[in-house]
Amino acid sequence: MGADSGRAEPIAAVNGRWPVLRLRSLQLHFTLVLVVGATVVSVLFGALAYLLGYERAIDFRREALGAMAQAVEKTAAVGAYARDAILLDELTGGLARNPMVARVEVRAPDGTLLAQRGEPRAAEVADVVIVTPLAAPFDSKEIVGSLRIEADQARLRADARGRAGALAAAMVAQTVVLALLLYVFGARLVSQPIVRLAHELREAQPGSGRRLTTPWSHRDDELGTLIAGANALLETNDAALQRERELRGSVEAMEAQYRQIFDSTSAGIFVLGPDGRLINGNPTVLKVIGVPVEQIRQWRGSEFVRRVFARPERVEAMIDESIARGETVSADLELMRSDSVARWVHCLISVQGDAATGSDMIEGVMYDITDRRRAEHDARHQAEHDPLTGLKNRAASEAQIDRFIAEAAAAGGAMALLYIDLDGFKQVNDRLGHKAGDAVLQRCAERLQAAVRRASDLVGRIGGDEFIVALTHSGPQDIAVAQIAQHIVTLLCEPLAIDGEPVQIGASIGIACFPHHGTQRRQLMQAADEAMYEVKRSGKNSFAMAAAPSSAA
Ligand SMILES: Nc1nc2c(ncn2[C@@H]2O[C@H](COP(=O)(O)OP(=O)(O)OP(=O)(O)O)[C@@H](O)[C@H]2O)c(=O)[nH]1
Repeated sequence: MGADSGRAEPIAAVNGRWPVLRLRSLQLHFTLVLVVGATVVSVLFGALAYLLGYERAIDFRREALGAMAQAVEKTAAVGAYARDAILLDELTGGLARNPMVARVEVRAPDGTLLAQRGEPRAAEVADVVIVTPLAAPFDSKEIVGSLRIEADQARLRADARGRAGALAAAMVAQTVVLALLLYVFGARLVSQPIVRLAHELREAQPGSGRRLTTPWSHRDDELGTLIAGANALLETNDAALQRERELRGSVEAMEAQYRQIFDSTSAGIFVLGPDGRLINGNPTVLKVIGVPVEQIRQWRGSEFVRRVFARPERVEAMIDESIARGETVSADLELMRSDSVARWVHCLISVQGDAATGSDMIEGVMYDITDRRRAEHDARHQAEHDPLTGLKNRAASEAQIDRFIAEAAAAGGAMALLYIDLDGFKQVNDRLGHKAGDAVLQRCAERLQAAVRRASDLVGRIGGDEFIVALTHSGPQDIAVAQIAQHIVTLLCEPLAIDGEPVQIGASIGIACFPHHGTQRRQLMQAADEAMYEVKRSGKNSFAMAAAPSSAA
């Protein structure tokens, strides 16, 4: 993070060697405390020093005057004893020359003024007065007078104020110098290293490998411990970042691999939300279903399943089954045709609970099996159909007849079997060749198919020139059975032209019905075959119903 980002920092960036003071910075607080403390201390101690200095100066002067009085006491005593005016005048004059002395007088014990210098003052003004009793030179018990020295109050106080002021100033200066020293040492020892440490910490980007430098002078102190702790934290942080980077790298590589698999796999993968909306799908799924992604994005709700699969109800059943069984279910599903070509997929569906949303996610994997289905269909068709005519072969016809019988038995209905054998076909082969015979067989197959109801009926080729037709929902009494049989005879008797050559054949048809002529396919086939031979025997080109069961038995 850059130095300018985030909220205002308590200490500004290093400006040269000294930190710039900012509001709420430690240095500012320290400085303010120092200034206020120094001011208070200066005022208190300055005032105290002044008061004490003043008193001390007054006392000093008082003691000095007392010493003066003591020094001249003997002489003054002699002068007073002897009433020597000259001596006393000289003495008082000498004392009065002292600039601190305002007035000096010598009095006799009775109060008579013997000598004096200076003007008399009001008693209350002269608060520094030295009065020394004068003892007789030969008898110390005899008082011969007194010496009174009064100080010059104005001068004395001015002198005391001067001395007290100097003392107070010295005290203030001492406090200021101490405060300055404290500021300088505080800044150098605490603020400046902290600011530099903060600056280095800002520069030390996570994972950069940078470490904080410990100044030699702070190697063993609290700051050194703090830097060592910060470096240990950076170390741990770097290691965690490195681990996280490696982890992220491997996760990204794995994701890229999965993405590559997801994008390039031949399987179409899709994820549907609980509402059936497509949430994710790989390119293959878009290719398989053949719908542009822009179009899919417009689909809402369960439109994906309804628009992609030909039978969406089957997919919905698979989803329900997967939820019920908690397993993946799979099936071959036909896709909705965008053209006439049928497309098939093998689809695996599994429903997973999404822990994040608490709802089910439908995961689907689809493989395009259209080619396989087509090959299977072709193989099955080949196995079940006659390659020449395209009709069902004998095995497939018999299987189909079995199904018709089962359906009719289940429904209590009927079913008619027409056994058809061409008449005079051998001559075509003999006269025009086998190829022309094949062409005749093909034309006959077409005519047979045209004669029956294609959707529900069966037309099969069961032998060389033998065909079978099965008519569902038809019994021996149905006029439609005889009509169709007659129609077939008529159609097959119509002349043909093969390679320009006229061809004339005919058909003999034997009919047997379920359940009247038998309940088993074999019985019905045999009955119809016998009826057909009966027709052959009686002149061909006609049809006949099998004999009644009682007579057949
Ligand atoms: N061209 C061709 N001929 C076939 C094929 N299968 C069988 N045949 C011939 O069909 C003929 C069938 O014989 P028939 O049923 O006796 O011939 P037909 O002349 O119809 O005799 P009737 O049934 O008694 O009227 C035989 O000559 C077979 O060789 C085939 O796939 N192609």
